[in-house]
Amino acid sequence: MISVLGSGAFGTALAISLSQNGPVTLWSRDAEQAQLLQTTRENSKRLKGLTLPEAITVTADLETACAAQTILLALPMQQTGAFLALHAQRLKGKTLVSCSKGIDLSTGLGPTALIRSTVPEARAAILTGPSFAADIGRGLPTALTLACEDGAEALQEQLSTPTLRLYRSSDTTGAELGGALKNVIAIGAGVVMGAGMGDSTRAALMTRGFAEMTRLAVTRGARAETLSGLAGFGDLALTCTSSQSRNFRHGFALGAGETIDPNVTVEGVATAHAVARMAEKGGIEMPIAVMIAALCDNRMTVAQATLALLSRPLKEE
Ligand SMILES: NC(=O)C1=CN([C@@H]2O[C@H](COP(=O)(O)OP(=O)(O)OC[C@H]3O[C@@H](n4cnc5c(N)ncnc54)[C@H](OP(=O)(O)O)[C@@H]3O)[C@@H](O)[C@H]2O)C=CC1
Ligand SMILES: O=C(CO)COP(=O)(O)O
Repeated sequence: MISVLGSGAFGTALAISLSQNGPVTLWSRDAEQAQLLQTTRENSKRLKGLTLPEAITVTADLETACAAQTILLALPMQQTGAFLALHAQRLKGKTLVSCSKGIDLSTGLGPTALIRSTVPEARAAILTGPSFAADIGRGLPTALTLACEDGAEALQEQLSTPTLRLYRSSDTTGAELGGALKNVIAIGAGVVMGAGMGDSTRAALMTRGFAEMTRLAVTRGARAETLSGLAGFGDLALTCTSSQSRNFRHGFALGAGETIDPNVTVEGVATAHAVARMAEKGGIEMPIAVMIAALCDNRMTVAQATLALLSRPLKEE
């Protein structure tokens, strides 16, 4: 038995995929929304056009959802810390698999580190990698990383489905930083395309952005190979090149000077700020991430950020 907490686009998509294996409970914080999903069998607010299979039960009752031993957390990153703290008692002893991509601004922790610090009696894992909710929900073939410090063979078996192939890892730091940092670079890729700078500029930004992702992650104890895998390079490639990505679209709007919809979940904005802080505090060179944080706050124009990056001292690759 598996539960998914959070009935947004990703939680709903994962519930659909996992229901190929057996019963799944999908929890929504909103009782009306839970009732609507349960009766219409569609999440028209977050994942329109896909049918919830019969194996999914939608509920707003957290106690029912927490009866499962394996619980997937599919909440926006900045809401996760408060949620875990509030429900720590109920969640202890469970395997908590975070599906979020970000860094908590108030603590500087990624999802598994946040779980370990807030619910130390739980087992923390992370599911991450290149996967748009709509693609997972439609059952398109997808490969992701499942990271858990104590090895994840049984969990890997439990969460793999006929269309979702999981690769296991014990490097939770690398997996969670890969997923968080690629969103920052995806905003940058969107800015480049929105401002009309073109494919060559985007390739340069992605490559140098990947170097920053790896540098920061390795400094924090991650393995460089994890960043080269699905959780890092794979997700970077997807998110920087697809207008399905909300982070890419956010950057595109910034670059094109278009209005931004504040109701869309764009994890890269808070993450860019968290990274800028870490870079400053730890003396880590993260020029692209720092520029993206400044662009998101309108502290800098695209032209200023571009000039600042191009005029940095020349160096070896
Ligand atoms: N969408 C995607 O393609 C992918 C998303 N992810 C990651 O998954 C995470 C969630 O994203 P996604 O599902 O897309 O986001 P959505 O914006 O689609 O949904 C967010 C969900 O979280 C709920 N929520 C927000 N705050 C709380 C809270 N305090 N307590 C309980 N529930 C809350 C919202 O409820 P309500 O509807 O009531 O507001 C909503 O159901 C993000 O970290 C994202 O990076 C990862 C891979 C792919
Ligand atoms: O993480 C994702 C794809 O792997 C989803 O990206 P966005 O949050 O930018 O839509």
